[in-house]
Amino acid sequence: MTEIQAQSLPVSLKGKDVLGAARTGSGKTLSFLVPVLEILYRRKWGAMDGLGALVISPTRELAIQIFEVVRSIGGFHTFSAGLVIGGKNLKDERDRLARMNILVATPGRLLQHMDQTVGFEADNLQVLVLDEADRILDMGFSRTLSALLSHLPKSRQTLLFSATQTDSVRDLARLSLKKPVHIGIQTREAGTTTGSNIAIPANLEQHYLSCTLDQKLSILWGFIKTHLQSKILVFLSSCKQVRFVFETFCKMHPGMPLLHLHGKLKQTARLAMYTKFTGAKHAVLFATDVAARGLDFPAVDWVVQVDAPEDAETYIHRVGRTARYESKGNALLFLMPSEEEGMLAALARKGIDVGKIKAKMSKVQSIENQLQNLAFQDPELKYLEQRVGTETAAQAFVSYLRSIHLHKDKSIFKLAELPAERFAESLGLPGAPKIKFLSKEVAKQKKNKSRAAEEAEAEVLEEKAAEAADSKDSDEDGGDLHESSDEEGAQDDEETDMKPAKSGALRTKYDRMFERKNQNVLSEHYAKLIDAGADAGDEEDFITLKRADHDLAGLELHDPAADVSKRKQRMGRAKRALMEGGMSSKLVFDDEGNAHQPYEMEDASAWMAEKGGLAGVKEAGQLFAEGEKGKMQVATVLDKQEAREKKREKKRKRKDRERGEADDIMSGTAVLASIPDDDGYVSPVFDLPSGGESDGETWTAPPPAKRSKASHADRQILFEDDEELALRLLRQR
Ligand SMILES: Nc1ncnc2c1ncn2[C@@H]1O[C@H](COP(=O)(O)OP(=O)(O)OP(=O)(O)O)[C@@H](O)[C@H]1O
Repeated sequence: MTEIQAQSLPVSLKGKDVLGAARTGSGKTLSFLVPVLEILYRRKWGAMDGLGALVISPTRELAIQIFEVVRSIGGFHTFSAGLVIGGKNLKDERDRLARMNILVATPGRLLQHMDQTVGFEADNLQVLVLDEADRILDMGFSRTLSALLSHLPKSRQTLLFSATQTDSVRDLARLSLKKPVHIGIQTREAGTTTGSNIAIPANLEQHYLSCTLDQKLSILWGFIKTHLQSKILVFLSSCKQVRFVFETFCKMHPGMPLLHLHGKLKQTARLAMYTKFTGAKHAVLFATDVAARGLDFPAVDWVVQVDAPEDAETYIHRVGRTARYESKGNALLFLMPSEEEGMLAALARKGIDVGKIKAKMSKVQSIENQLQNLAFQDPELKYLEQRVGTETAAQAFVSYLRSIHLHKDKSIFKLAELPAERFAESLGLPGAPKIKFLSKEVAKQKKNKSRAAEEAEAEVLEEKAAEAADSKDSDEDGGDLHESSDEEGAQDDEETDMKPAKSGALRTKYDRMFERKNQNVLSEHYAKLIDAGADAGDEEDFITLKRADHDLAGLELHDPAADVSKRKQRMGRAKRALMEGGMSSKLVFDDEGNAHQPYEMEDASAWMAEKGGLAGVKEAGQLFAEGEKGKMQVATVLDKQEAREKKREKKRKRKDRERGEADDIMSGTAVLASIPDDDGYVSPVFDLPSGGESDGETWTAPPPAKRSKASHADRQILFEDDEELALRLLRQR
């Protein structure tokens, strides 16, 4: 028996609530499944007693895995057990739910049944298990979980298990457990910190290597080629990254089976990958964090984190896929120079010490050219076009940067410091796609830097002036000053040196990409990237070409007017007409040829007489002033309209972008935005064909709040009012 089992079983079998934490692979599953079966057995639970135990798991794979353990250890019991994981036919599940004694479920689908399925009652529930509770919360299920808890009887026993303890888990424990016994956790009240080194398996060897972003894929390739007799799990930060690396490495034939697992795979494919990797002796599985928690792949030799984990908890879960139970394992973390200090400090705070190793660069062979060659083999179909099942380097590029942009800990993940151009080249791209958030970040950094530099310079100048006064030690400060400016100068030189060298160097296929037969493909593709038109999807909207100055044959010039909405164009025309009408276009020239307003050239007394004396002039002045006031009002109204329009457009774009980002985050984890219901998977208990019901785990954008509809209508009315007013004022003129 493992430690957590030995400590928790006596407590849970007595019917007490348990808050359990133990390192990954230490046997937590049995720590809660044994009491589930034992308690129901002792209470003589029968077919007619309904739901007796409920196990909630964050992901479908984990739920299936737990269900398999229930089947294998519960074979001699007569309980009926079922699996409710979404992506299946709701109606078929409904028919069988009422007869289940034990259910293993993911939260969303379960709540759907609790809300909608007649006859599905949990009033009699004896034991509730929350496995990987922190992950359930991380995935945004906290509201679902609260709703679920409200459906369950208070008299139940609750067992909550996780490999890491976070504040949100403690909050959940406060909400869902009654006087829990803490197993494997020191409480804060006892004056000690929680979640320390306990989570790391003792048999795990941990290493990290420092490398630049553009070296990552070459090092990974080298690592795989030198570990062909191993079982390797590779973590990347997004589905698109996983797909891109998987697809390109497959084409490069490393000499061992390659697999991939991420949230955008169909359920059948996910399950197939999971099963294949479980059974494989030697294989590489490229995965997102969907594979980070709970999954019990046997005999994984290496966990390689090519993209750094978001935080120390994720690190613990990822490396926990190896060195499980009593087996040994190795973990390798790639850290970029900008991440090194922050990530090592974050790990150290959890008591995790990772040793530095160096990649044998002699064995690392750059795969940049191979990636570029792949781009050339069939760029139109395989590389540049976005087709289902094919990932482009540009998408991988954008999604990686986006993941860095979204990571919370900015002391570790510094977007502006990433070598975007080099990274793009390393993926085989002909230059970095321009990404709006990246440009903004860089601009922000530059601004901060230049402000800091200005301040520093001012400080130094002040000091220098003071020092010049007493002419002491000026060399030292001056030296520093020179040193830093020299450095900058050196950098500049390097940059300017590089450019001619580059253009003068032998041209590769990559360089010729812009000049030869693929020009049309490229120009079309890049024109698409530039043209973030109304029809473009999130991704296109997101990417614009930075190097738009390439002289590409066939690249039609983009008409900026096409980007302007008809309403805006109309407004612009009206404003122009107004301005033209408002400004006197008649000028009178004097003898020297200088232009003058007509009134400047008139004889003042004659003009006064013409207007009927002083009173007439005053009246004319008033009329003129009123006319100008009217014009100003019209201009103000139009300006306001334009500003409002701009604001709305900006908001719409932001929302589109956020929706795109949310999709990617969700698909980076186990929350599936795109898994269709019909995936053909047959549940061990439920025979679940496809159905149109919404998937409990499917993330959908929340419907727009009623208030926003109303405010939109209000804004519409305001807008129409403004237009009406503008027209009226124009007519008055
Ligand atoms: N008492 C035991 N004797 C032998 N093997 C065990 C025992 N308990 C668990 N195991 C095995 O150890 C492995 C890890 O167990 P389990 O998946 O429950 O770990 P875990 O603590 O839930 O890990 P994670 O935190 O990653 O979810 C499994 O393959 C399981 O079969």
